[in-house]
Amino acid sequence: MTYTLAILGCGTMGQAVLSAIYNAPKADSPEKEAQYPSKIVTINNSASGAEKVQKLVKGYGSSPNVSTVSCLAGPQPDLDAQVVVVATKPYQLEAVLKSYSKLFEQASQVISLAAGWTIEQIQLQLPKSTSVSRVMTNTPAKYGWGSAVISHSPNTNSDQKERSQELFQHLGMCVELPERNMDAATALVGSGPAFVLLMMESMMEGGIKMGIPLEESRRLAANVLEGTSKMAAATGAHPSVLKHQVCTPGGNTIAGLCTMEDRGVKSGIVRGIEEATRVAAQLGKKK
Ligand SMILES: NC(=O)C1=CN([C@@H]2O[C@H](COP(=O)(O)OP(=O)(O)OC[C@H]3O[C@@H](n4cnc5c(N)ncnc54)[C@H](OP(=O)(O)O)[C@@H]3O)[C@@H](O)[C@H]2O)C=CC1
Ligand SMILES: O=C(O)[C@@H]1CCC=N1
Repeated sequence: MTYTLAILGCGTMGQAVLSAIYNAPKADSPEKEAQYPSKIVTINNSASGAEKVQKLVKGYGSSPNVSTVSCLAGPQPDLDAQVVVVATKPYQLEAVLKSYSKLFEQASQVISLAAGWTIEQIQLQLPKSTSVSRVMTNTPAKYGWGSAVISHSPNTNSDQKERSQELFQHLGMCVELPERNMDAATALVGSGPAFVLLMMESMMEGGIKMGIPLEESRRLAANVLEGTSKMAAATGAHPSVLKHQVCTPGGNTIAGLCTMEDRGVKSGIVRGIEEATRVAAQLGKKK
């Protein structure tokens, strides 16, 4: 037995965390093994929500590191969870911190996925010794292709930091940044898939506009994005270097790029991330 981890709010993102931890490969040393919970308890608001999670876990088969998963629906269960991951919507967080106060009081580490809620705001509702971490991730994490940014309260010890890194890397990748970057991470990482999907949809519609059938346009647009991002990752090159490899002097690519620049595509994306950052900072204030 290692410890119990509770996932309070097991919807889209809570399920991504559950899947990442439950399906992580077998820990290769006793030290790593100790970082995985032997028991996970998920808590939903509704019985139907808990049933969905139960079905999901059944579909996974057995876990390399986790012995048991219990899927519950509120009210507050009586369990001694060392780590609580809270993944309700930001506007639900205040009520949840109050109604599950015993669960939070017993935990030594609370990890919040909520956009806009600062570490300090959460710590004010908890015992002083509890460490609080914030994670910002995204929907591709449901499939292990996510990105995550993590920040910790000053009282988080190195074991807690290492454990979080070990668990959350399985979302896809996990990078530690200071909390001041969290609202920007909410825009870049959290909202990022929606921005990329807008690009994908636009490219697909460009193909359709120029006569390529819908399904082929969809598959080709998706593959161009996937292939390009894999190439950028494999080479580690700056995007502008790879972009210029596509541009034949006097050719059609530079012509298309100039038209996009005339329409403000790049500044539209930069300004979109700026605006999403501004709104993210407000989410913890809307209670
Ligand atoms: N969706 C996204 O792309 C991203 C979301 N986030 C953040 O992740 C967090 C979760 O978002 P998301 O997963 O989309 O939200 P969902 O609505 O999918 O999930 C919220 C979950 O919270 C549960 N819940 C609500 N109230 C209670 C309660 N009183 N007791 C127990 N469980 C409760 C709900 O249960 P039930 O199922 O029974 O209704 C639901 O499963 C948010 O704070 C958001 O800011 C961050 C990055 C990306
Ligand atoms: O738009 C939202 O509020 C959430 C936070 C990040 C992604 N989706």
